[in-house]
Amino acid sequence: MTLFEKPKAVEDLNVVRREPKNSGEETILTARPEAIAFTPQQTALIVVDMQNAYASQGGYLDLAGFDVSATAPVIANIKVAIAAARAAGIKVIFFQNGWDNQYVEAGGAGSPNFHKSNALKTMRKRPELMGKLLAKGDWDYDLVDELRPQPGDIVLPKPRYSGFFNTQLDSLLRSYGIHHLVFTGIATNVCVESTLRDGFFLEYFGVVLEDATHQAGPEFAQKAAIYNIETFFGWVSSVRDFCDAVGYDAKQNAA
Ligand SMILES: C/C(=C/NC(N)=O)C(=O)O
Repeated sequence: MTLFEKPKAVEDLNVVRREPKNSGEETILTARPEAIAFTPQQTALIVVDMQNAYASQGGYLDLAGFDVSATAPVIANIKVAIAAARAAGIKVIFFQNGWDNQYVEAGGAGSPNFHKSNALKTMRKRPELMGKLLAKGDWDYDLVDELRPQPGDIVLPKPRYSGFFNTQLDSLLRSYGIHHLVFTGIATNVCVESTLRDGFFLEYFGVVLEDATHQAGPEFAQKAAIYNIETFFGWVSSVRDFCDAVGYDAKQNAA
């Protein structure tokens, strides 16, 4: 559709559709500011950094002074979204943020990451934690027990906030013909937003399931990230609406 063409049907008015359309069966996800049409085969569910570091007491965010007391319902909601995605044939991609246990991959003082990462700062203050926070092979780096990848899922390590930076994400998505990304994970205002924004610049349609995300920092950080995504970079929906869109009955499957 060109800028000057009118949508063909009234129901098209508030539904965003990527063009050219795909051949697969389309489903409509209720979202803000508009509903968005997608085909499961061209969609990935992205699970951002659901590691003990970000979601568990005693993990990096907790030790750095961020509140992680409300992450349990987020984990439960992500579990439902993953089950719904798998049942619908939507590719599930897990990210794990971190570095080798010598932190060579974190970059030295020539990298802003060295100066801004609260994990690295916390370890400089508490040297007994060196080799533990966000270090590959340690509990902190591991995905939480409740969210386990299954055969067919993709697990990608990432060394910076954006999942597109120095990872295989873009090439994998293109190889599968995927252009719609549904986001879950922690933290909404850091790695989720960074990845969704970079995806926008690479022409991916990003939707965040807000009840499957949690911020690092005060509640206003969650609100601001959601506002930014809804207003400038993508769409905002919920796990329930995602399940409805793909025809997944979360209650029946929980029983
Ligand atoms: C604060 C922080 C966020 N990471 C993320 N996964 O959003 C960090 O990694 O230091």
